[in-house]
Amino acid sequence: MTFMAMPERGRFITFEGGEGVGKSTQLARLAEYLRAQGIEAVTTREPGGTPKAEKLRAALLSGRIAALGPLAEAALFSAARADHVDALIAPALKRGAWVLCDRFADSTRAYQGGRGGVEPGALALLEKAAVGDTRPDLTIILDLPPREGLARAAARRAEGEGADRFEGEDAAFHEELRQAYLDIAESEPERCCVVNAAAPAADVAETIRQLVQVRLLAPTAQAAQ
Ligand SMILES: Nc1ncnc2c1ncn2[C@@H]1O[C@H](COP(=O)(O)OP(=O)(O)O)[C@@H](O)[C@H]1O
Ligand SMILES: Cc1cn([C@H]2C[C@H](O)[C@@H](COP(=O)(O)OP(=O)(O)O)O2)c(=O)[nH]c1=O
Repeated sequence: MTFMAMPERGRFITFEGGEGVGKSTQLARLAEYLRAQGIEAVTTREPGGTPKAEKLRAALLSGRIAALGPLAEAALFSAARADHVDALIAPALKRGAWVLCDRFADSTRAYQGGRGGVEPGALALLEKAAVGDTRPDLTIILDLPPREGLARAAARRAEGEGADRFEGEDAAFHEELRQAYLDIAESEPERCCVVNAAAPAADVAETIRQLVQVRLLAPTAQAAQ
């Protein structure tokens, strides 16, 4: 009888922060770097990432769900997440790929929990149901004054994208959102790193590469010896 060696589980990295802070830009750069190291890097986003979750994305970002209130939004973001984890993220990690995800459960904590006011106990239950054991190994929180992030998002819109449901919220919403992310980072320092996103994109990318090197690549190499 022959036994197949199980591949080592891949690493799960999430990118978080307010609107226009540079999450997609940095995710793409890190994926390119990892691929150059011979690592299979799967890139994905939330809400979305699978056909079913992308359908929920369209409804959530259209603003049509907003009238139902933040608890309903949290439940639907979590429903999309459950499918994304089961159908894409967990299988990729299991086969040894690294998964890079643009937003994940911290977005629900920050957007629906912060100003949305959904009770932390309810959010924790939804998160456990959707995420299970598929928790990020590293979460990069890109931090930028909301004015700058919204200006970047507006410039991107001028290139053809529409404003989404949350870009239209007031300045206080975006300030509270920033603080909510900083609070998450403070409460889970072993998982989260706050990165100054005001620097040029190439500098931010270098900082992120160093973090990944120290936190994920170096320990993996040591374990293999
Ligand atoms: N460090 C940076 N400095 C200036 N502009 C940036 C930087 N990073 C990204 N951008 C630009 O800002 C806009 C928003 O970036 P994006 O990566 O789409 O943000 P997010 O995914 O967080 O919404 C894009 O037009 C992008 O080219
Ligand atoms: C994943 C997730 C996203 N959101 C919000 C944040 C964003 O405004 C929006 C996703 O849009 P997206 O286009 O991914 O964000 P960005 O403007 O940063 O590029 O949905 C939540 O409110 N809760 C969640 O759980």
